[in-house]
Parts: sequence; C-alpha cells; structure tokens
Amino acid sequence: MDYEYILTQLSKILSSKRLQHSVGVSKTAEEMAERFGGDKVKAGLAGLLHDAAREVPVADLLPMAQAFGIVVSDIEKAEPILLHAPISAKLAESKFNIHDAEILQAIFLHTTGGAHMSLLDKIIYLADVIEPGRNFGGLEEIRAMAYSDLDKALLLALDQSISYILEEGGLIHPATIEARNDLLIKQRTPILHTT
Ligand SMILES: Nc1ncnc2c1ncn2[C@@H]1O[C@H](COP(=O)(O)OP(=O)(O)O)[C@@H](O)[C@H]1O
Repeated sequence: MDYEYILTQLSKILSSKRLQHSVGVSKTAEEMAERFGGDKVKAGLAGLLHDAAREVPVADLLPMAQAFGIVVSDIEKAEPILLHAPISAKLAESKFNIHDAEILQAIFLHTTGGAHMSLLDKIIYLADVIEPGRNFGGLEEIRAMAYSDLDKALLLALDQSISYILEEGGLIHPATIEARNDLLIKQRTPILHTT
C-alpha cells in the first residue's frame, strides 16, 4: 500500500487538522531517520499512521481494544485515550496492510514510550512531540536536541510529559517511567549498553 493511498484512506477517518499533524510527524520522522541512519520509508509510514485511531470515540476504544485482543491494563481502563496507540498499530496492520514489526511497535509505543526503545520507536515518539505544528513551553530545546542527541531529546520529552501529567493530577503510564529509567541507566553505564 503506497503513501498516497494511505493518506487518502486516513483523510476519511481523521480531521484535516489531525491529518496535517500526521503528515508533519511523517516528514519529521523521515528527516530524523536520515540524520540518524534509520530507515526513511519505515519512519515515514509509522509517522503517517501513528494516530490512525486517535479520533475513534473514547467510548469505543475499550471494546475495540478487546476485539483486537490487546491486553488492557488498569491504567488504560481508567484512561482509555491511551489505547489509541495500540489500536492504531492494529489498524495499520489490519486496514493498511502493514506487517513490519518495527513499524507496528513504533506506532504502539508512540504515546507512552517504553523500555528498550529502538531507533524507530525513539524517532516516532520524538517526531510526534516536535513536528512543526506543535507549540508548547520547552519545545524549542527538545527540537534542537532531537537532531543532535536523540537520547537526550527523548529524556527531555519524557520528563516534559511526566511533569505535564503530574501538574494535571493525572495517572502516569508505567511504560513512560520505564522508558525514562531505561535511558538514565544506559546514560550512566554507556559501556554496557551499545544501543
Ligand atoms: N505517558 C502517559 N501516561 C498517561 N497519560 C498520558 C501519557 N501520555 C499522554 N497521556 C495522556 O493521553 C492523552 C493523549 O495523549 P496524546 O495522544 O499524546 O496527545 P496529543 O493528542 O497531543 O497527541 C493526553 O490527554 C495525555 O494527557
């Protein structure tokens, strides 16, 4: 399935604003893949499809996740919006014929992150945060870092997300804490970790 066809199909299930965001994430992810020696095609597709389920009505997310056989945690039951990421991965597979495990994993992890993120996972997480349509305090520092030190940029973005949720009094998904701890451990003992 080619890029243009996916774009047309997405325009039927996403608002023009969200579609513009998805194209922004896709282009940013391609640029980052080029900068860091990743796969540009996979980055572009994962970026384009990462929010495929973002406009599914919240009330439908839990039953849809269950129908797809997604294991739903207590946090996701309490904050079903988080399920849009794993459901987007399932839609990419079932509706858009994407069977590449790396692309599907990057879509799955794009909102929470997780331990042991691959280069593509990191690129998609960050591209979602820094694409040109985004604008929030502290973004410029993350943007600048995203093209020089991927892990430092990711750490900044995870910290920003955790701080924001804390301020809002929200639940923090444990995968986000795991992503942060994993990066910090690797930063402290770089010789033991080459990825
Ligand atoms: N790591 C997280 N843990 C818990 N909730 C989160 C996490 N990341 C995002 N959320 C919440 O999930 C919702 C959707 O997140 P997201 O899709 O990233 O936002 P956006 O629509 O800006 O892309 C937000 O309301 C946010 O507060």
